[in-house]
Amino acid sequence: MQTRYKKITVKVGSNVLAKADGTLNVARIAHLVDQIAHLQKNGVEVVLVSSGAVAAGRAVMKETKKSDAVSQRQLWAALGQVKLISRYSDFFHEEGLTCAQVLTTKENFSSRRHYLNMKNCITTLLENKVIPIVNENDTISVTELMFTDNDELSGLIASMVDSEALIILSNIDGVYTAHPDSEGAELIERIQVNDKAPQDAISSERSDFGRGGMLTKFRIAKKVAGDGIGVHVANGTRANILVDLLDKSKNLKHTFFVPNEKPSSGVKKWIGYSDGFTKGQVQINEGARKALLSDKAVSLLPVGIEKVESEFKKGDLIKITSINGEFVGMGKASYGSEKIEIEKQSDKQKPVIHYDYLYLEYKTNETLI
Ligand SMILES: Nc1ncnc2c1ncn2[C@@H]1O[C@H](COP(=O)(O)OP(=O)(O)O)[C@@H](O)[C@H]1O
Ligand SMILES: N[C@@H](CCC(=O)OP(=O)(O)O)C(=O)O
Repeated sequence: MQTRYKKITVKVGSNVLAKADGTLNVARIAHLVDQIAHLQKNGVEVVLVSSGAVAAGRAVMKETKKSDAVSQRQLWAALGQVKLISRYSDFFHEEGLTCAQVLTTKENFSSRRHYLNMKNCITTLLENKVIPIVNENDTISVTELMFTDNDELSGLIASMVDSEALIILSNIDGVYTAHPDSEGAELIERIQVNDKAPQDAISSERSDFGRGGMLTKFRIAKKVAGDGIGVHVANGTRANILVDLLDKSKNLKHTFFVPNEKPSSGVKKWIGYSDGFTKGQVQINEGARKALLSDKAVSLLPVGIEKVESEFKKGDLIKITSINGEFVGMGKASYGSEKIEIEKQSDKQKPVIHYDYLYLEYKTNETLI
């Protein structure tokens, strides 16, 4: 079999792994493992991001002592993660393969050092032909600093390990022009990074066990494709989906987010996924916004700064917004906010954020024409 890629990240949603009654769909896990084993034997490295812990835990203990939603989720995640990983481990073992568990939290991505530690761990596993199975550590990840969902986590992992593609498996064939249940809804087969978003068409509704819904898949997929990694959103409940997607001779119906030709550097990628960890904020004027979003490599100069919304020090990650308050991007400050006015007077202004440390968000809040 001629495969499209040699290194992929695969994200499997709760809805693919859980049956209607919430119990784990063991047959589906077995089939997924079969396919990953087949791909590995054909020289494809796979990093798996698997949801399903909460769903599995709910099946282990349906009736719990009265507790708040957070405690209940912790209980189910702790119970379910063991169940989930032991199923994977047994099935991989039957294929003569070894898998390993990597649990993480959003906070682990807050410093470059932690980020590189995690990258090193996953790389080492891959070098040893071990299949990493990543999930959010739901037992301690209970604050507002959680990942929106595992779609966000999978985008981060795909980018971190330099995957050629991210494959998001859900319970639907891909992204539709309207809610898939509504009349006339059509599957969108290709989405370009600069395409206007069918945001209004994607309802924020989630399927029974999902957390983020299609809207986060869409947002994350565009971001990852913007970093030069192609994203496939496909139906994980369909037989042989992974193998068929990877098979060059087949043309399976699904949604493909076409990757940007110029991939971002490692530092830029890390900055791009660091929202939630910014320490300062600046508002830029319209001229600066246009310059930054043009095709050229432009650094943010002090002259473009309209207002310092919240102060920062040299090296802090700062958020950039437009005059209208729209999010433009993020970057690492070359100097503290107190120097901006002094720099503005200089003939040779030093950039507040150098282009190499600047991440710009593609516009995603427009409606499909
Ligand atoms: N325009 C759309 N295209 C595709 N799916 C959509 C759209 N709008 C809403 N959805 C819903 O998003 C769901 C998938 O997201 P989610 O529940 O988070 O699944 P997962 O558990 O796989 O992450 C689908 O079952 C579908 O009902
Ligand atoms: N970490 C959670 C998954 C939460 C989540 O993001 O679910 P989904 O939207 O189905 O990918 C679990 O293992 O149950």
